[in-house]
Amino acid sequence: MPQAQLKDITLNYREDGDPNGAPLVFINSLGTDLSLWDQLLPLLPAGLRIIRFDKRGHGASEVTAPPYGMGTLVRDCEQLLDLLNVRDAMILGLSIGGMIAQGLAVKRLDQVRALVLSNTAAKIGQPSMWHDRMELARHQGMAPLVEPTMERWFTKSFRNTPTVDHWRQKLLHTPVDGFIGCCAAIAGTDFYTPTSGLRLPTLGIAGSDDGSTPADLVRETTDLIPGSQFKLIRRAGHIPCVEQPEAYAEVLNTFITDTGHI
Ligand SMILES: O=C(O)CCC(=O)CC(=O)O
Repeated sequence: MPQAQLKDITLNYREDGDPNGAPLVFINSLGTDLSLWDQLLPLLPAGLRIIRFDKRGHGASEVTAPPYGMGTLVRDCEQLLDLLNVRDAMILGLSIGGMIAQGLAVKRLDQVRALVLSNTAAKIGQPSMWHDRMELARHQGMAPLVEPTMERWFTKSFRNTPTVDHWRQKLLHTPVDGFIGCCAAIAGTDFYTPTSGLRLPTLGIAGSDDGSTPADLVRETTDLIPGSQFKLIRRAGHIPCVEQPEAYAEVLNTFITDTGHI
C-alpha cells in the first residue's frame, strides 16, 4: 500500500473507487487500522474516491513516541489530504477518528464539505479513565485491555465470531506507543465549543449497545451542529460498520445522496 511522506511522519494509506470521484475519507478508531472499512466499501455507491489511512502509531503507519496531541493527529490528516489534492470531501470519522474529523472541519473547511460523526463525541470519557488505560498498557502491554474492550465494542452475541477475533488480534498487536499516544490525545480533547461553531451537513451515527460512546453522547455532540441528522444502528456496539455493515451503509448512502455528494 502507498506510504505518504508527510512533514514529520510516514502514513500508510489506500485509495479505492473512482480517482476522479467525490472524495469520501474514512478515519479509523483507536486500536484498529484501515481494514475497519473492508466490509462497508462494497456496499457504497459508485462515483466515490475513497481514501482511508492508518493514523499515527497504528496499522502500517509510523509509530512515534507518545504522547500525541489531538492537534498533531488533525495535522497528519490535513497534510495527507493536501498531498492527495483532496478538497470538499465527506469526512467520516469513528470515535477518535470522529474527533479528528471535528478538528479538521474547524481548521480546514476547504477540505471538508460534510461530516459523518460515527460513535464519537466532542469529549470522550474523563482524563482519569484514559490515564488508567495508558498506565495499564505501559506496564502490562495490550493483553489486559483486549477483553474489556471487546465488551464495549461488540454486542454479546457477536463477540464469539471470527470477525471479532480479527479485531481482538488487531488491538492486541497495536503498538503500545501508538495506543498510549492516541489515548493521551483523547484525554486532552474537549471540542464542545469549536464543534458548536460548525455549520456544515452532518450525520451522527450511534450504536444501540455502544459501551464506549453511548448513543446519547453521540446525539449530544451531533446536536451541537444545527441541521444535523442522527441515526441509531440497532444491535450494534462501538463499531457498527463491522457489526451491522448493511444498516451502516444504508444510513451513509442516504446521507451521501441527500447531501448531493455524488
Ligand atoms: O476502547 C474503548 O472503549 C474506547 C474507545 C474510544 O472511545 C476511542 C476509539 O474507539 O477510538
